[in-house]
Amino acid sequence: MWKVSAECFLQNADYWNTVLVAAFSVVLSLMVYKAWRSSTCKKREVPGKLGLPYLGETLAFLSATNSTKGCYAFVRKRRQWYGRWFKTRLFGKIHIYIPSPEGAKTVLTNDFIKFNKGYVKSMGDAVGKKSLLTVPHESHRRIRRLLSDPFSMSSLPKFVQKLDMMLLERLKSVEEKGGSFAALDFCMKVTFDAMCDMLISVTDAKPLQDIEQKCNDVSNMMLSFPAMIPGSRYYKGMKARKQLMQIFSEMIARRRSGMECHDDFLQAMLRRDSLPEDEKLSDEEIMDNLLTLIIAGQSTTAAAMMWSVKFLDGNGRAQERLRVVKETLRMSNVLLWFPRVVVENCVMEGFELKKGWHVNVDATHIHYDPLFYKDPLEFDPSRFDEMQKPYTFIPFGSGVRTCLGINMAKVTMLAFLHRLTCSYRWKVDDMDPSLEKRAHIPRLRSGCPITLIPVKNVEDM
Ligand code: HEM
Repeated sequence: MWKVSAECFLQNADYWNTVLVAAFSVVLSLMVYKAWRSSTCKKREVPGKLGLPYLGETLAFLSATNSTKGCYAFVRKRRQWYGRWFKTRLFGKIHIYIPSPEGAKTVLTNDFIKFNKGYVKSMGDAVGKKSLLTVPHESHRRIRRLLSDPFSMSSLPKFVQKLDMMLLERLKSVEEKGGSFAALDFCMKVTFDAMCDMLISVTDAKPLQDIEQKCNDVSNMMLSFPAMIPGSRYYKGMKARKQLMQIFSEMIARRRSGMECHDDFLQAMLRRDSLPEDEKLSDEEIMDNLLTLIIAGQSTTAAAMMWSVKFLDGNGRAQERLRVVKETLRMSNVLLWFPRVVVENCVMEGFELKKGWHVNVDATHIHYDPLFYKDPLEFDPSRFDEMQKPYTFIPFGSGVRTCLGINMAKVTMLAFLHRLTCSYRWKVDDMDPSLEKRAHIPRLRSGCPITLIPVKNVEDM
């Protein structure tokens, strides 16, 4: 019997071999599949801590914002804890910080499609419902097209000429007063005055000061709690906004009545009055975007100018000013990250992003990534001798929302550096690296005080 069975088994050995191999393969495949699934599942969840409902890690974020290290310290710390990708919860919303050029490309090339601009309520209230920053896709396309012309390269020479005169006179004037001043204040005033001249032809000191004060109040409400509590930053900002709208509205009325006519941005917009609807801007659109341009343009450009003074640190011999400007923009990260909201669930670099989450294209991380910039903490303008890889240099964003003032900002910085480095050397009087508290644009708390030394004196030494 046993013999028969053994014979039978031997006869069917091939069959059993096949069964065993098949069973082994199935088990192995199952194990591999399980391992793959668990690895991809783990990979698909963005690491990080969401903290308490609504509050999340808001207090830690605010504490970083209120310190002299600046709000990016919050991001930096979490990267140390969780790696390049991490999630957090701020003011009730889940935020992801996108660390890679590929991620930046995915977000910025899908603006209005898979991602919408993310902004807090106080910021939207500050710039208004018809601002380029807040309008939906269709209006954005039309408004951007109509606003673009005065910011094109061909329209800039007139702006540069006036700016250059202003820089020459004002640098001379501080030189005569001893040469010491805060670079930040100087740059804030020059950019504001030059922009108001170009946009609305306001050049007299008193109205300029009045408009500037009101614009500052509006800027300060951007990251405040949106409740009309008398005395609060939000309340002050909303009041200032209303007064500014009144000032702009009176300006428009005077121009329409023929009492005034200027060769500026506002006049260019009003010249479209008789054109069809989609070829012109409504008064509300003009006024909200005037305010947007002043706010989006002044503190960004002035901060970048201040950082160029700091980074150059008296080295007036910088011949290649364009590379200096680029390296300053890489290192200063005037806009630390670009916020968007996910429109539909998607997967990015293996990580699942859910509808409604906030994704922040982290330009700062990309600009300091040693993979793309060797010794990223070094100020080295010559690194721009080489071509940058796509989406590794994005100080002005990219895609349909690329900075409207990109050329204006660059020429302003170039004109400033030109005037400063041609005629002066300087020394930075306070080396404290502390940043301004509660600021969304990184700026030195000291304002970067400097003392100018005219080149002729340097040569006499
Ligand atoms: C160094 C100076 C500047 C820097 C670094 C800068 C940076 C940026 C960045 C990164 C964006 C895109 C943000 C995003 O994608 O979410 C942006 C948008 C914008 N910028 Fe600038 N900017 C500067 C100066 C200016 C100036 C001088 C103006 C105009 C006077 C201006 C007007 C705007 C406007 C209107 C937008 C919104 C564009 C849109 O949504 O279509 N910026 N800027």
